[in-house]
Amino acid sequence: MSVSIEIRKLDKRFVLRHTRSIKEAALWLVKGRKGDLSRKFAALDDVNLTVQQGETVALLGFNGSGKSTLLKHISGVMLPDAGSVRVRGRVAGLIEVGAGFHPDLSGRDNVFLNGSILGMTEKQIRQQFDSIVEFSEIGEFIDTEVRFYSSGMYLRLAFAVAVHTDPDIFLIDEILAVGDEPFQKKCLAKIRELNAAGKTLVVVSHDFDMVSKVCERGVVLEHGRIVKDGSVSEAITHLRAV
Ligand SMILES: Nc1ncnc2c1ncn2[C@@H]1O[C@H](COP(=O)(O)OP(=O)(O)OP(=O)(O)O)[C@@H](O)[C@H]1O
Repeated sequence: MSVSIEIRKLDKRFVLRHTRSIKEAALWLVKGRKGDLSRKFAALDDVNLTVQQGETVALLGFNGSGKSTLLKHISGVMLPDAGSVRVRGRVAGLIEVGAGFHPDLSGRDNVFLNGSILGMTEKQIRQQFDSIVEFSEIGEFIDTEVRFYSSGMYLRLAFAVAVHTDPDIFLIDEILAVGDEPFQKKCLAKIRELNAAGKTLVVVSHDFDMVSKVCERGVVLEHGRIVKDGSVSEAITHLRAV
């Protein structure tokens, strides 16, 4: 088995307070601009995580614990302040519905836009186009501008494109929740299929039932630190006991 994701000593800090009074700013200037005016906090604090190829990992934790931030570092849309994130192979998935979509373009054009952002060539997208549209069940709305899509329709098209990119690592953040039940079932079946084909899966969710069905390993975050790493049932028990 080979390593799929390797995260070492990952730190990410965000600004806690963006605004300050004129008095504070003046004092800061008078004192020779010493110190940092904007207070920061650690969204991720010394995170170490190794995921083997083919593993199914649930990132769990309460609101604001750093799950989505960690997922964004794995996808590469966010860069660490310190430490390293290494991934092997192509990463795709659903992190934010609508990301990589242009509202003024049709669903059809967005398939090409999103597919190319995810690393597909125009030829590959053309070859997969019918299958993408069929999976999304968008039907005749494929030529409608996506700003008129419902959130579920966005999800359908985004998920359909993502699974057709032949990813090695598939990331999913909560958003499956906006899909209706039949589509969620279809997505879960597709996710299992990807995993059976040896793909790595990382899921962020508060839906314990769903993650128990798809993931074997559970990693619990608390204030940006990993506090539990074990089987998904151990991780859920840990969270329920808090
Ligand atoms: N771009 C950003 N700028 C500033 N703060 C941010 C940014 N992104 C996230 N944060 C903060 O980092 C912390 C962790 O956020 P994150 O979205 O990773 O949490 P989460 O565990 O996914 O939460 P939830 O379960 O509510 O989705 C939160 O306090 C959040 O406000």
